[in-house]
Amino acid sequence: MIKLVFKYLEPYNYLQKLRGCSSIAMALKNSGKTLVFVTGNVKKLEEVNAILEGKVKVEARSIDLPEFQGEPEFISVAKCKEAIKHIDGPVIVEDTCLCFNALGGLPGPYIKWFLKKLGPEGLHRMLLGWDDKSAYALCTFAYSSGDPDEEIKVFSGKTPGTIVEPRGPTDFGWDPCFQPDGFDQTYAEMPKDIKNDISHRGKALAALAEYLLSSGEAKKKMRIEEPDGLIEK
Ligand SMILES: O=P(O)(O)OP(=O)(O)OP(=O)(O)OC[C@H]1O[C@@H](n2cnc3c(O)ncnc32)[C@H](O)[C@@H]1O
Ligand SMILES: [Mg+2]
Repeated sequence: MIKLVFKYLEPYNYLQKLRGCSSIAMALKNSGKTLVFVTGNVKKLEEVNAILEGKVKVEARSIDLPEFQGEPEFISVAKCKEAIKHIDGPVIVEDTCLCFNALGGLPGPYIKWFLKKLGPEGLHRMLLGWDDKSAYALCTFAYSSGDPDEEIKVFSGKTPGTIVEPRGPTDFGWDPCFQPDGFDQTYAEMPKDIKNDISHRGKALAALAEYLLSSGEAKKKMRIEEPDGLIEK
């Protein structure tokens, strides 16, 4: 059974939440296991490394996982089940959606194909006939301890915003046409550390890091540093 851990955290709290997570790195190091992030997307990897830097050491494996269809949690779990066939030990994968409210949440998980065919300019044009330009970015991580019999955990982060005429560098996906609420810059225009602080990905990773620190199940798998010293399980 899949347990959904769904966290929407308030802006600016994410890096705060991650502070003190260096014991995760310690736990993974001591367990002899490295957390492997399976993705074919180097820009995702850059952000994951920047967000978790100094807290969790992530090893990347570039495997082109199948693009599943369905709801975000289903897709991430399906990706994770595929990933653990290739990796021995703890694994994370993630799937990213860009959802237009006027379109009932589409393109959602199909954003990769819409982006490929239309580019950020075309995504903006999709909403020209609609008054409602609001959207949200949704990132869903799935974590497996590596044991196929254990349940896969899901951690989500959501950032609301508006679809705008593209502005800023075009090196990462739909960043130029997504302006998060409360900012006058698009994801592409803002400094990376600000994006990572408020982003769908930053929020989902904060929830994942919190789980790794607090979960009894994760602790069973690893040695976690406690106030009274290292506890070996
Ligand atoms: O191997 P995986 O991890 O699946 O990498 P992917 O590139 O296939 O990624 P997805 O299946 O999650 O598809 C999401 C699409 O959205 C893009 N994307 C993901 N995160 C983004 C972000 O933070 N900003 C802009 N574009 C993003 C990404 O480049 C894809 O085109
Ligand atoms: Mg993909």
